[in-house]
Amino acid sequence: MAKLGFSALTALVVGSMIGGGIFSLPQNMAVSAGAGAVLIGWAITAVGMLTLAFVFQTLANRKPELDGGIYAYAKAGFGDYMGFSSAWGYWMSAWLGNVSYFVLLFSTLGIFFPIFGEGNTLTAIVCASLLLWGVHFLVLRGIKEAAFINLITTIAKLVPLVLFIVITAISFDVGLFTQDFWGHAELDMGSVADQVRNMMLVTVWVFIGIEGASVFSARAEKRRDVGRATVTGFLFVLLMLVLVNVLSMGVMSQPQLASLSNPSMAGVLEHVVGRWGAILIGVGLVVSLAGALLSWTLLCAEILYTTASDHTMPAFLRKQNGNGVPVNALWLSNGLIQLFLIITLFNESTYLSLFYLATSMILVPYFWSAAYGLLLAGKGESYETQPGKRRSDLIIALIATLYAIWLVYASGIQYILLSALLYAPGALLFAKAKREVGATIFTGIEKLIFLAVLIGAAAAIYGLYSGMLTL
Ligand SMILES: NC(=[NH2+])NCCC[C@H](N)C(=O)O
Repeated sequence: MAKLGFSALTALVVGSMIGGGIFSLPQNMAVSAGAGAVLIGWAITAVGMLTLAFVFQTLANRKPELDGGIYAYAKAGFGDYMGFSSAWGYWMSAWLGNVSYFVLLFSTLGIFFPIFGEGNTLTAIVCASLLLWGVHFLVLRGIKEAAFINLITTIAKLVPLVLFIVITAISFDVGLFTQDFWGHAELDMGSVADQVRNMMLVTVWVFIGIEGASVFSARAEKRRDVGRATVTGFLFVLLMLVLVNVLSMGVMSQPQLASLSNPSMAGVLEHVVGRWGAILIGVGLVVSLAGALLSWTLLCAEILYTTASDHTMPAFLRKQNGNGVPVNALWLSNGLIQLFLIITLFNESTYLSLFYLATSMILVPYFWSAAYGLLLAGKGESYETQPGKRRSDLIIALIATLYAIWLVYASGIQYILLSALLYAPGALLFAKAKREVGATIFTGIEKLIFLAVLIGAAAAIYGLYSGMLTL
């Protein structure tokens, strides 16, 4: 495969971060936070995510041999079960994210065809399932992410985003933005601290993909470019996100924004310029989502395949068909997406609730990556000649780790328990992989950790059964 240079890598990072999230940002934020909280929340995110991006950059430079990226760090630093769990969580997050993409896609088509409603009607789920298997068989035949698909989807994303920013900037009304700045008057959203906490998962969701460059790091022409591309892509996306979010709050009031259906950018632009605004956003998003669905589908299979190749996952996930596609990995991922589409129908889950779940699953791999950065700088190996660099790496990794812990706290008990429930069954595959190489399954401390996961899972089952928790 051709080696990637700096701009191709940056495009990859931007492309993997911007999928569907930004297009629904105005509503997703307005349901939990007022303007003041939004500004505070973005400030926290900017610092936290930037340090996390730096950690990925440092890790890619210092540990080039750990090419599997995100899960390899957890494994190298904290043992096999943590490595496995990071891979598992990252993979679950990837395909759960796709479930939410399907719902969002049909919710977008709902702008044109009301029968799709909010993307979770019977017709929507049937059509989503057909599309899922259509993509599945295309991928089985060996379809790859072609450069031209990337180009088209990138343009489709950026054109509506830029137009949106320009148009809302022109009609921005400062009075509207500052009215009810702390979000106490109209909707009851709790204290400012609560508002900030409640918007955190949204801010993480829109940044998922930031680890993209390190996942693809093996393909970089120059190692150094991986890190630079991560940071450049990050700053660009951050700017887009903050602008879309903040500018919307100056053209519609918060209760109005909160009651929009998703993709809410369509509703905002329609409010300003009329129907064509919604159409523009709708068309851009459909193309963007099509590209994102394909690349995350490929990624789901790739994660299982890579991890099976080093015996972190069981061997059957390594099996390839004649086209070199990891078939079993693909079937497993898409089978679960199908299952969750059905659950979505009966549960009336929304795009919002599905991506909250996908986001909470990625917190574990993010946390272990940050913690591994901390460990590496703490130990100081390979820093002998650069004590100053070691100190700055240490501080950055420490902030990133604290940020990851804050995210787990901010996600709230409901999502901690649900994550435990989704992490627990992974142990079956972990045990199978261990048995295949004739190793003992859990070490002493891992047994304790797994016990804690089991307790959390049991609590989640009880919570779901009694109705205290919902998916
Ligand atoms: N299918 C997925 N897991 N997607 C995760 C990427 C989310 C991406 N940041 C977005 O805003 O759309």
